[in-house]
Amino acid sequence: MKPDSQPDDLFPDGAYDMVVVSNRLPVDYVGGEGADTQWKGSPGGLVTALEPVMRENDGAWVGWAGVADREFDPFEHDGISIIPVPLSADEVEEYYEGFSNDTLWPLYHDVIAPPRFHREWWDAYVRVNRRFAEAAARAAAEGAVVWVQDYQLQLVPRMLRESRPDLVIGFFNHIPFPAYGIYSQLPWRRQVVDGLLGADVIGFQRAADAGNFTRAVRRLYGYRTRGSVLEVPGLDGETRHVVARHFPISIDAAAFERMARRPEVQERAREIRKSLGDPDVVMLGVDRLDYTKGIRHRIKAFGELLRDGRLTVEEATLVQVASPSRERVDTYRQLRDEIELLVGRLNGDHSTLGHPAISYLHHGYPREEMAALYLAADVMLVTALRDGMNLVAKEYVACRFDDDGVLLLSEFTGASDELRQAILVNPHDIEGLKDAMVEATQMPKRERARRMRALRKRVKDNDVANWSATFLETLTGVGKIQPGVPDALRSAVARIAEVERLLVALDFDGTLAPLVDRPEDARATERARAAIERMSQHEDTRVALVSGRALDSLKDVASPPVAALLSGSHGVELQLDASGVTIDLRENELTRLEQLIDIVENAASAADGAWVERKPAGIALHTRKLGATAGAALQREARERVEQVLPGLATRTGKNVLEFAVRASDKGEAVTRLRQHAGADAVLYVGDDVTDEDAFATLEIDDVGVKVGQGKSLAAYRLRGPDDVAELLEVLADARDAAR
Ligand SMILES: O=P(O)(O)OC[C@H]1O[C@H](O[C@H]2O[C@H](CO)[C@@H](O)[C@H](O)[C@H]2O)[C@H](O)[C@@H](O)[C@@H]1O
Ligand SMILES: O=c1ccn([C@@H]2O[C@H](COP(=O)(O)OP(=O)(O)O)[C@@H](O)[C@H]2O)c(=O)[nH]1
Repeated sequence: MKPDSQPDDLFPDGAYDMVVVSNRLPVDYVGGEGADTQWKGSPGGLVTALEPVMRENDGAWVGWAGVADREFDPFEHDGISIIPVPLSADEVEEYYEGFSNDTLWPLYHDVIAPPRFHREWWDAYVRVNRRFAEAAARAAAEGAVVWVQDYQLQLVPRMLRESRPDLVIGFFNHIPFPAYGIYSQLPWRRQVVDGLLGADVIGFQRAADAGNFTRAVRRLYGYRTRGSVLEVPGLDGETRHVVARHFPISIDAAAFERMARRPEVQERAREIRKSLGDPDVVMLGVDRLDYTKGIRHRIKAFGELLRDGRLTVEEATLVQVASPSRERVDTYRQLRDEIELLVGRLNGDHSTLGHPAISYLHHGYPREEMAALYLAADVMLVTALRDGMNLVAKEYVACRFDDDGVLLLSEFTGASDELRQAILVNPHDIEGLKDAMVEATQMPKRERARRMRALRKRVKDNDVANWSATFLETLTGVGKIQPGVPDALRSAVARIAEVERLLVALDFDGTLAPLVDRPEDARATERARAAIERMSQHEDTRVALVSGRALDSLKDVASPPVAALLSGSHGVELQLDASGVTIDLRENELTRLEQLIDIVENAASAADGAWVERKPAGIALHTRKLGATAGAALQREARERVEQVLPGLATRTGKNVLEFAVRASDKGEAVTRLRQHAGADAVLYVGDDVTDEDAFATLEIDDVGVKVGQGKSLAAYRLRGPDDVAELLEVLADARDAAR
């Protein structure tokens, strides 16, 4: 929501339903005063990724304007409300250059450079984080979503939760999260983890980063973790469920392609090649001048190829854009000197007139120029030693609408998890890197096109809109669900199809079978049944039906294959191989069950259309036919009556159903037991109801959870309904057959 009246009221407090908080604003202050104030786009991938998201969301962006000792009023930039946070010169030195970029940055990038630990830097970090948290809290409306970005602001989620418990808080870490052995060097390791745990959802670039964070939480706080769910004690004594998982960031792929297709950009690409002496092969590197990017390794490898005569400057030239970054931090200054020395030497040794070995450009360029450079480059070199994602790799691919060009990509980038058809390299292995560079220059056109098509599909399928939608859906539970089986889910299914032993655990109603008024009429779709039959024929794939229904009722409606494992009554009843079903209620449980049935049947008899379902350890009151208001009233009435006679009994609410049980269990316990029994290496769980959330919570990093329909969920993927679930099961059955 954005106000629109008097200039003074243009950015009132408490007005925004969506607030993004990041160290960088999308624009940096350049100079000028008042109406003449000059701004320019700020560097780095975070801004590239978030700008399109913010333009769509009509929210406020809270951040620093990139200059010390200046205060700016909120303003509007390119359709985005900007709320600047001021930093003093000391704070820039201690919080930004110091703690953020000389402590956390090298530590989180696997100590490629030594991190420096200074207590006064930490104090500044705490102080500045508080200022950002206060600015965000001021801007946010009641119940707003606040999305905090990156390592500079890790304490903000906790600070916000304490001052504004009404907010929904997300955090996304754009850089890697290191293994505990490295992270534990941080003197303030407990405070930082606690700061992050103030969020409801903590996003990382790679599954490995989320795993490292989860292990740090266990080591430092001993909190219980179940897959991507961390159980964190709340202020009120209740347990909060915090989700920590990967959401690989991306770019606005269509916008990059549109730019690359513009005639003037293509003309500029031709000009660039001409100005380089029209060599056969243009190689390109584009990076902030940062020691994590492996620029030295790349130049060294290229220099050795020229020295050894495997390449000549007439054949191949390297363009290296090294955009200025963090220039007052010592490590960055030294890096610049080293690179410039290296480039100077190499050019002196190898360049000829009209044929430069390396064109080194220490500037930041606008996006159009980047697109032209990408089009001009036959080979894109991304040789980072460690990189959260690396958007340059994705931008290169997005611009190559001609299906040409070769991407050479370090396996230490987040992008390498997705861009598998690149030539993947270990940049520390200089010989391997040299061979890969030669391979790239000699790759036949057909092979280039084949790889580029696959890469482009991947980048288009997971673009930045998809990234933010997936993150925000996990945070709020609301969003548009694509028809069919989305590509990201297909890839996840292809991955789990490769494991030796697989458990496919499926809820029944609303997942395999469309929801119906009379529960006894529910039937799984034909396609789902067929896919389940196919998978059940192989001993390495166990299919389990996990239902809230009593087991007998489940068997009646599902007619499961003989080999299927069954769980009924939310895990109270389990039918495993060759064993009957035992629940053996104790004497006092039986007495309570009789009382319970009496009360609930009594309450239901007063309402036309209400229906009760007896279960071995409880009873379910179905109110679907009553409509929302009458249904809720009856459920309230039944709950009160039960509470009077049998206080503290386990209850569970589902879609139009209220259940009471004399023995508590849940679908999460069922999945844990089924996983053990099946000896599964991975689990696929699909479910539509709130009670399926207990199952999603037990999923581990290599498992796949699919939520059917809308609603807040811990599952990483979504489908619209049973028809799409059937398609998913067919895809899995095919992939499993292929893997076998
Ligand atoms: O703001 P700066 O200090 O000038 O640094 C620029 C940005 O660098 C980092 O970018 C990261 O985010 C990218 C997008 O997720 C990702 O592709 C890349 O691998 C990361 O290094 C940093 O994380 C940002 O906070 C900085 O603004
Ligand atoms: O001269 C330049 C150099 C880089 N970039 C952009 O800066 C971002 C770099 O993001 P990446 O994720 O590759 O690395 P980061 O700098 O964030 O670590 C990309 O969007 C580039 O297009 C740019 O606009 N001009």
